[in-house]
Amino acid sequence: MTPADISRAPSGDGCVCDRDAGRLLDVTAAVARAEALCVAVGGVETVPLAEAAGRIAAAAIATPYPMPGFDHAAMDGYALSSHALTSGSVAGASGPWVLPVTGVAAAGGPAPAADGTRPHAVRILTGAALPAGFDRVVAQEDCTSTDGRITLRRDPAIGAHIRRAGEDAPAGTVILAAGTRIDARHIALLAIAGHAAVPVLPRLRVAVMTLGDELVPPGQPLGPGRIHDSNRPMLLALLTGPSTILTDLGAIPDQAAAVRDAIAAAAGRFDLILSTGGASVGDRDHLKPAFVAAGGVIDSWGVAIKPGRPVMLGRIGGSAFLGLPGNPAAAFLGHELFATAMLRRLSGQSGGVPPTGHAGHVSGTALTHRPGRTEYLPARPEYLPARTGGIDPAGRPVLRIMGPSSAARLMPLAGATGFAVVDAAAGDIRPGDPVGWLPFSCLSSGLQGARS
Ligand SMILES: Nc1nc2c(c(=O)[nH]1)N[C@H]1C(S)=C(S)[C@@H](COP(=O)(O)OP(=O)(O)OC[C@H]3O[C@@H](n4cnc5c(N)ncnc54)[C@H](O)[C@@H]3O)O[C@H]1N2
Ligand code: MOO
Repeated sequence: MTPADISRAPSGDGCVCDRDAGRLLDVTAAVARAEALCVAVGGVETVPLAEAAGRIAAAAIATPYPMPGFDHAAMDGYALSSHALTSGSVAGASGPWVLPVTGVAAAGGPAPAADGTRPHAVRILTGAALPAGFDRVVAQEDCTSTDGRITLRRDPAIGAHIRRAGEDAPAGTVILAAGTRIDARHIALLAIAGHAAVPVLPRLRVAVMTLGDELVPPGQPLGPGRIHDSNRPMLLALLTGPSTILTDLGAIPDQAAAVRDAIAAAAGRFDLILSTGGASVGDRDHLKPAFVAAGGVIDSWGVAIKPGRPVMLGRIGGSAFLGLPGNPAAAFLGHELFATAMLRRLSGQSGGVPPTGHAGHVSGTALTHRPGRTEYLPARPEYLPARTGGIDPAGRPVLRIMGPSSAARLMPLAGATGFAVVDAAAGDIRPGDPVGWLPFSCLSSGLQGARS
């Protein structure tokens, strides 16, 4: 912890209120610091193509073939040659042309040879290699066929309905860049280029613990003042994916030594350790001192966001550490903003959605907002121009806010598809005022499938 960080952190018994927001990290700076704690993991594994979805390409991969590999028909019809259409024996200069059909070219089959001695056509089916000597295809809908002959009235131009070898990519083209999160589109590309296996980065080792005496696993009876632990299942669900190996470190009681020991036992065994709860300033909030007692170095504490202010970033024994608040909606948001960015960095990716959200959306709901912390509100965009209120007069998508901001409420979150982001400096929001938009699809689901 640097002197600047210490001055930003609250004193042990102080209350970090909105009036203290100037001492909290700005969210963009906090994401940058979270990323800076993470070093891309090294190493390469080779996995079968069928197991590559969701993994990160460890090297660039090229196609050994031109794609497609040969000229072929794009339509069911007839292959023709210039020679046939210019021959005086079957046609006038402007048609109609009547040509005998002398063979069939089907996908996967041998191509019939052109008969250079007389004008003719060849029956050709979509995907079939264009027989040598033919240079255009007429779709069967554009000609008539009777008694082994076709009649066509218009000359299909040279190259009509032919897909040329290499028009998608010449041989040697890189079809998968190193660092790409592989999804179904890349799998298709790799498959068509003949790659049966892919070099990928090793999976990230991620561990989750929750802190709190009140926590009881779902399925077990609750005592007085107890609650079911929702954060651990939530985080484990958010983190489940092909590129992670997850470890559930359980719920740790609110005792300084227990928290210290749990953190010390995890240190260095994982690329990223997440905790929730105990991150604030109460008597039973042991995270910060326990983390230091376990040998951790706190990078920063406290982010100017609502919900989710008590966020601790640090490193311990080679592991990056993210301490999130206990309130479930705050923990969810903290995961989406910070854990997602850290995992991207650990897997060698860059970019990602800016934490302030996409511009161009407006609120459909009036909100009271005290200038101070940036506020993240569960919201739903409306893209229904046929209905009143879907798009504002300026054509901007309207976000319907699902409920009042709360660090503890899960119901608004469950009905949302992203966060509307009210800028820290904004006062009350009226319908039509601009707000940022952070769709869930750009956050942790970006880790499940999207390209960096
Ligand atoms: N005097 C002050 N009190 C609080 C401050 C403050 O600045 N001064 N900050 C508040 C803010 S903001 C937040 S957020 C919370 C977060 O504090 P903690 O990270 O220490 O979280 P806990 O106190 O352990 O729990 C908060 C809340 O969430 C429930 N919880 C905790 N873990 C789970 C879980 N795994 N599953 C479901 N629910 C959980 C817990 O029972 C509490 O209700 O502190 C404020 N206080
Ligand atoms: O910052 Mo906290 O608002 O309750 O998550």
